[in-house]
Amino acid sequence: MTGPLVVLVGPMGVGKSTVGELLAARLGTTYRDTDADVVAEAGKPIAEIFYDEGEDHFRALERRAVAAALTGHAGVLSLGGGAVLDGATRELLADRPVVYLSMDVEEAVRRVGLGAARPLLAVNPRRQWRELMDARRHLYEEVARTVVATDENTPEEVAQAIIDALELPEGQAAPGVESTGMTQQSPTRIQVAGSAGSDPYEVLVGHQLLGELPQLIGDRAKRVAVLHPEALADTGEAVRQDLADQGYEAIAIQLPNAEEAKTVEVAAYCWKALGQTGFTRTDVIVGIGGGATTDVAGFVAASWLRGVRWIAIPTTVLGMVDAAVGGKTGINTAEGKNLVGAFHPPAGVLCDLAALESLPVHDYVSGMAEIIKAGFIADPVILDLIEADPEAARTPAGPHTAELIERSIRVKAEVVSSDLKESGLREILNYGHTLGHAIEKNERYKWRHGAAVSIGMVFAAELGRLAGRLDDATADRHRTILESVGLPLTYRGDQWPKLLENMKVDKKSRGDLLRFIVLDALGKPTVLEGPDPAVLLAAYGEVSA
Ligand SMILES: NC(=O)c1ccc[n+]([C@@H]2O[C@H](COP(=O)([O-])OP(=O)(O)OC[C@H]3O[C@@H](n4cnc5c(N)ncnc54)[C@H](O)[C@@H]3O)[C@@H](O)[C@H]2O)c1
Ligand SMILES: O=C(O)C(=O)C[C@@H](O)[C@H](O)[C@H](O)COP(=O)(O)O
Repeated sequence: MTGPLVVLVGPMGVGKSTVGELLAARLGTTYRDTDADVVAEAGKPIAEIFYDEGEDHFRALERRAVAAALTGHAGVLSLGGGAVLDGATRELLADRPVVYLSMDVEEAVRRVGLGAARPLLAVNPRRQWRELMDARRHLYEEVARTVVATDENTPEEVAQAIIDALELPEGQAAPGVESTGMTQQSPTRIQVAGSAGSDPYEVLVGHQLLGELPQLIGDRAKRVAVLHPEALADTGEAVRQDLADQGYEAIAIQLPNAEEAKTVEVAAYCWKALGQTGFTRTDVIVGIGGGATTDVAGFVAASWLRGVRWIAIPTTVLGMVDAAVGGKTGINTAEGKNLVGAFHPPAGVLCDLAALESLPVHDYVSGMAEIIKAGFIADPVILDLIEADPEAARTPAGPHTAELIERSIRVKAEVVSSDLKESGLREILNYGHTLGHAIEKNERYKWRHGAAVSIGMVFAAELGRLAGRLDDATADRHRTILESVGLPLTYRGDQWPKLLENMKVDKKSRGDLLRFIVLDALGKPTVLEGPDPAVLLAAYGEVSA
């Protein structure tokens, strides 16, 4: 029978790709992964396939990918963690050189860590892992010719064990292929300096960062409150359970999703929960979720006992690149967006990129607006990276995801490091937000923030152009790039009087003076004060539908 020399099965995080690539190099052959084949065929990440079409559809795609690889691939093949759940896929594996890579519970929890993309492990990872393996172990064993335990072994040792067990002939090592090791790459650490009397802190970007949490919480805390949105109930509970396992008195407080969390009623509910738990000044709040959640978590932390420490674990693009960094916390009121709040920086920010895999595409794209904002105001390389492949930039699987996120965080970190309280420079981060927030209020906070900011940036670009500051090419570039990732460019023409009224309570306004951030050129933001009402109207005409 022709086909792969080795087929690797086993749970998520066991190291199938690390071992598979290493093994392929040792055998002088190539490595293939059916998850990657499925993603390539569907044109979207696995989490989105599950979300849009359901698990049955995913398993059917996976079965086809396995069948194709078993006949068309002669090297090392690895299958997704759940492939063996499908009976027809198991039948395809009969008489194949299948190796089951196993690991024990503690190792699994350590390696897999926090991943909203791995919802099966979200609630109490240890217990869930045990249940998951109880359900799957016999299926792995049913298809496997041999079992190789990975727990105590390096990838090299695991590869050697497979070579020995299957008596595989070692070939010419493929040039340039080296083991990446089983351990995850260390996270990128971006420093935010202390400013206006606040402490410095770090923003970590990477994978499996939950292990950093206890150190950030510190040993002075007795109680920890984990604030999470309804959509991340499992993840919030998993974090709470992990903290409880480590001896903290940990409570979870579930908030509504999105902007519905940013109300005084929700803040009051949190204060009540903290009061009833006996939360003191040494205790710590953890906000895990999108920007709406971290805005509320930070605000509750700023207001409880006039300020307790808090840690942000952003799980959206927008949260990572913007909301969780910089210490602007707050809630909305009927009169306007973020009108009540405080500057209260977190003690640390953990951006676990795995969380983005479960983010619906429209929320992912909303975050692109703030990334593009960072590109226009400070780092044009961001724009180049997106323009090179806008479609890929819309997904966490894109080749530049981590770089786009890190570059945007660096822009924000640099600004807030020197002007926490927005006494000058920080206003540039508000590019596109004057009209954006007015639209959000007009839509009763039902719109996604990034969508409103997108229109706001096109408006600001037109304002800059009409004020004789911005060149045509840069102004036009706003439309092209925002549209290319799927963000809106226009809003209802008849709404101008209401929007103008809404903009008067923008935090950059001074008395009756409206102030806007515009560009003098790419990467050169500036303040435009009190523009002529006719110019404002003309700029709005350019974004009117
Ligand atoms: N403080 C700041 O400096 C700052 C900066 C920018 C934006 N913001 C604020 O951030 C908010 C927007 O944040 P956002 O875009 O993150 O939206 P969001 O917080 O409303 O989240 C969007 C939706 O995704 C869900 N969600 C979050 N993470 C998920 C995940 N990993 N998988 C699946 N679903 C997930 C949420 O529950 C919500 O329903 C606005 O209120 C905006 O004003 C604040
Ligand atoms: O951090 C800042 O400063 C910003 O302006 C970032 C904005 O992207 C963000 O939406 C912020 O919440 C807006 O603040 P606001 O003061 O205009 O409410």
